[in-house]
Amino acid sequence: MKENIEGFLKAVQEELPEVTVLRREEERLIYAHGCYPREYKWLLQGPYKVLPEAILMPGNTDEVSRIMALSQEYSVGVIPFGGGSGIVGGSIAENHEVMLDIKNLKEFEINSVNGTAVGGAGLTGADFENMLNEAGYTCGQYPQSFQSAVLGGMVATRAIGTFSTKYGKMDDMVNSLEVVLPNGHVLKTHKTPKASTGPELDQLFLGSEGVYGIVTKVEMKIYPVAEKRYFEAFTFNRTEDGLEAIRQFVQNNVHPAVVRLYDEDESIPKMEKYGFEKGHVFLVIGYEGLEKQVDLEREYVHHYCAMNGGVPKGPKPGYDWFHSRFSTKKMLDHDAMKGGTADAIEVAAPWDCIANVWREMRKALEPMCTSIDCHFSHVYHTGASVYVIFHAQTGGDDFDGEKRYMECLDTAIRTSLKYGGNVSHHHGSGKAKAEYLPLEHGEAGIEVMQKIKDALDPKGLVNKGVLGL
Ligand SMILES: Cc1cc2nc3c(=O)[nH]c(=O)nc-3n(C[C@H](O)[C@H](O)[C@H](O)COP(=O)(O)OP(=O)(O)OC[C@H]3O[C@@H](n4cnc5c(N)ncnc54)[C@H](O)[C@@H]3O)c2cc1C
Repeated sequence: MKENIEGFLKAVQEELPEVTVLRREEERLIYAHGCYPREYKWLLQGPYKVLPEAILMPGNTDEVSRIMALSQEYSVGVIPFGGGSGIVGGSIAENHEVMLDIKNLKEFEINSVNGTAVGGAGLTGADFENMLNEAGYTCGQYPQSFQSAVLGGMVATRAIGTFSTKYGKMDDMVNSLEVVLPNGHVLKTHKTPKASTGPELDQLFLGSEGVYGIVTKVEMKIYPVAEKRYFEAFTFNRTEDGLEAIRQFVQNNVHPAVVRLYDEDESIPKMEKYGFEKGHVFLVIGYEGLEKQVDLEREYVHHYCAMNGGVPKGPKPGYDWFHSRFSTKKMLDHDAMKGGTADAIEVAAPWDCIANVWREMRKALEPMCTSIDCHFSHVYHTGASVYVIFHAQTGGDDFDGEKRYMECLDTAIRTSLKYGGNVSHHHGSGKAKAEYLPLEHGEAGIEVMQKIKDALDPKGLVNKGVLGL
């Protein structure tokens, strides 16, 4: 509550003098938004909609714990803030909240016997990976937002990186967590590789987007840096042929690190660049691991691609993808354009409906957009995810751009659900997609999520409204 803010901040400063508190308007503006495309539009539309009351920067778990206990005492809303790269409106301070910036939590320790490393929740993906590399290890987590997203934020959203077919997603990579609950109690989940002592509590916090507590430490699985890394490309007649080849090798337990299949339209610039067959589609495969393992995986990938008409095109296009993989220029240009908008909608579907989900989402969005790029880049035993990246230009102002954004988002998600896909594969739901969650989880699923929220945070103070809770 707004009226309790001053008392709360006074108590924090008296009890925790080491905690940095930011209150200047420009600092509040910086923390007022993440990378949700509507937030870009709000920045362009004039005075910003809502600012957090203050930003608190604790330096350790004890300080986080005390801040959370005080926030309950004073009934002050709190929003955890990591790298700020979230793109679903997961940190909008609509209820006079304070931001809890966790980026000063930066511990780092490797346990090479167990094959794990503990990182403070505030370490960026890049910092964590660089420290591992220096010691000869990797965790294999390379999201496109690698430089800005932090470990806590990646746990909170169940993030995923481009090498996911080998290393898995954040939900597979975490071995244990330390979490501060809304009442300030500190929970440490068990570090044993498996237990049969009730539900796995890590999984309650993975993907919880802060609504159940603040992640403060993350224990990740680590691996020796790969002996060999190799990229190559293939072309196929049709998207469906590429999907079938991928399904076959993954279901036979062949797991190259990177699998990226571009549909006919997104393949066009690549086919032109390399002079490949017009109208065909483009697949990048990346392998890493022990030398002989990479060679064997390549053999099997070639086998399943050939069975589906795939033509090997050598390593160059694969390495070109690797070197340009962090670029998001086209999307950001559209977001910045007057009246323009863009986003990458990522959904997942089982194999028996993934092609329909992709085709129908593209078809439904086409009348509203200037261009759409679609690719499949995370694949599993039972299905795959599809990215549908839309770019639109209304010719109007930034209010029109925002309106078009909302129409595109709604169309994309409802079409995905209609054809067997889900609401979100890895960006999370935040406030942007919260209204669609009952359509995916059903009434009973939402009831369970809400009851857990009510038990852990009875006043509803932590990240209120995110996930619709
Ligand atoms: C250019 C670009 C590329 C991207 N590429 C990818 C990609 O390849 N893969 C992918 O998965 N995502 C990607 N994203 C989305 C985004 O990077 C991820 O969602 C990321 O995990 C967010 O991490 P963050 O630290 O920036 O979190 P934030 O944006 O700060 O927060 C995200 C949510 O988590 C909550 N939160 C943050 N920290 C904590 C904590 N310690 N405890 C509890 N809750 C917390 C916040 O309140 C918020 O609701 C991309 C985004 C951009 C802008």
